[in-house]
Amino acid sequence: MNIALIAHDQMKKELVNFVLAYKPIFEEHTLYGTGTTGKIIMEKVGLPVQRFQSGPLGGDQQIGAMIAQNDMDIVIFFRDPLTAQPHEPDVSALLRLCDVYKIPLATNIAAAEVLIHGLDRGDLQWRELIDKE
Ligand SMILES: O=C(CO)COP(=O)(O)O
Repeated sequence: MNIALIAHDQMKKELVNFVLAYKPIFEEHTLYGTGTTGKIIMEKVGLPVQRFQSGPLGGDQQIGAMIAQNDMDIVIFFRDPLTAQPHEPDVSALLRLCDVYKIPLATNIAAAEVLIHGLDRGDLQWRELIDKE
């Protein structure tokens, strides 16, 4: 499965710890990330991440484009709910596309835990039945 990993600055440490904790599951999948998040995960976790632009420079939109092409299966996006983001429209657009295409999305660590356990036990295998263009 293709998994997008994204975290706003205040949430990056939490995402790194989360990916570290579930590294044996994540390493079975293909990871994508916005620029800085992807770089930090590669450095701190040691897993390969295909990186896009940094979020404020278009990275969220690039991941949105993958969703629109049915090329993204899961989005884990640790948003910072307490800090205004200059690219809030891009963030909203990405979340909206997850809903448009019914892509499993976790925006905090509690939901991400449920999602990753579901992934591990095969709950998301229906994604493989969806026609890939
Ligand atoms: O801003 C982001 C998501 O909206 C994340 O971007 P970075 O991973 O480049 O910090």
